[in-house]
Amino acid sequence: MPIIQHHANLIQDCQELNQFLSACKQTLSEKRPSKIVSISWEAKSIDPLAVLDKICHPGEIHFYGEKAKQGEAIAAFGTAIKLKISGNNRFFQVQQFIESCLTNTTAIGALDLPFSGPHFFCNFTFFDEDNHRDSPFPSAMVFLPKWQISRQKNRCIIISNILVNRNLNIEKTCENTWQKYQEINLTKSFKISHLHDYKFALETQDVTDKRNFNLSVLSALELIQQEQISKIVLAHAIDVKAPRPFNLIGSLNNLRQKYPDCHVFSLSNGKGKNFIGASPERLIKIQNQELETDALAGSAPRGKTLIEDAYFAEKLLTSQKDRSEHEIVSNFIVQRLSNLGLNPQKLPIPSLLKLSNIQHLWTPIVGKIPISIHPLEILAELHPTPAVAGDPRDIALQQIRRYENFNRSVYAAPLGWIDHQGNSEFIVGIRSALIESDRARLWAGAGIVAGSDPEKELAEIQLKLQALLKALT
Ligand SMILES: C=C(O[C@H]1C=CC=C(C(=O)O)[C@@H]1O)C(=O)O
Repeated sequence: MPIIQHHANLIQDCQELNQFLSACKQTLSEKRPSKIVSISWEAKSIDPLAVLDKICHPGEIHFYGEKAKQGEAIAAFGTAIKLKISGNNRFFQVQQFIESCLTNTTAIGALDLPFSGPHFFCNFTFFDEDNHRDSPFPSAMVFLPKWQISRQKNRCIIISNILVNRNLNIEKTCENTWQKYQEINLTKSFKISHLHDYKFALETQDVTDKRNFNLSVLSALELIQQEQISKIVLAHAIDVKAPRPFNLIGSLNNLRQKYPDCHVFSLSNGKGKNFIGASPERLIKIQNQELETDALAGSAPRGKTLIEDAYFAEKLLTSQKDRSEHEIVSNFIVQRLSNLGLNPQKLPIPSLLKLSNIQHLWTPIVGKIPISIHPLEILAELHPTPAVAGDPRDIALQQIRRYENFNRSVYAAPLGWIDHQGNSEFIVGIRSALIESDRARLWAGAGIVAGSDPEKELAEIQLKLQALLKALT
């Protein structure tokens, strides 16, 4: 990570902001025609979702992430600087962009708190190349937001990132920035807590005929029997129409309350399309050079009673089919991290991750990351894991393109952030929907291995889809 300039003093009013930005502007030169300034203020308790609701315009790009159980939430919107790219070098290009931005960044203010300092928000599509005409998101996008509001337990941070160049109107920028900072601070009084009711009937339609899904599973099972592949993850999509536009904030609020163990997310392309969901799958978390990643594969429903739940759990833990589906993922992750020279550690037996509607086999994998390895190098090595693609990966990817008659776009792809110190968190965008006004497309998938039953796989997918459908409002 490049070292960025730090200033500990805090900007306390509009005039101080003016002085600071003017001083920055004066340091610009032909060689360095622009500079990024990142100001972090500590704030009283704020709900970042309320800020997304009250302050962010629908026409702005945004990122929202929350893990309710850990008391963590982050909302980022507007763009100080951004990059959109395509092609299979996309992870490296994003890395280079972030590194070059950071060498040109001055961070000021409360920099020793969780989520302080500049954060870059990134999202990718599932496939390297996503050339569909109507693709809502490019193959890779990274942005440094104009505003970032985050909460960890009761500590909140407001961050303003400003691109300073020769054309910057300092007077106007300071006025706007200070006004917005105060507006954000005022959202302290807004609390979104009640569950939004699901009051209207939705029309739903399968994107792939259920019969065709069954045929694809049977065909995939033949490939498995011929030993061309050992696993493939096949997705199913449904299109939904509501009698009125979906309520983004209400839906996110429902998701965070119903799935406090999941990573609830929203990503807006700034053109009316929002990708939202509640994903149980964390691809990487890096904090102080400690890496945590999850192997998650193998599923069973939750029981209606404690006894039934324990029965499903036991059946899942001892199922040969689910254990091998899971092991393909955990072995892949360990292998890929070892390729990078890391020494990943995992327990020999998976445990259970119990969500409100479903339970999964789960193996956390941890390791120490040397400073020389960038989070995006790890991401490039891991994505897509066999939890969302298959094994061997290249053949599985070819077959997914052949079997699925829809674009995966950002479904099952990484989205997350990287900060100025190399800390990072990326999740996998599963159990997700792309929403535009009164329409939504929902995706969910299931891993197919030897012993899979097409009916059961479809039932598992329906369970995953229903969870999201019921949260939409
Ligand atoms: C691909 C999905 O789930 C994956 C993650 C966990 C468990 C899975 C399974 O048991 O099939 C899938 O591999 C999805 O929900 O869309």
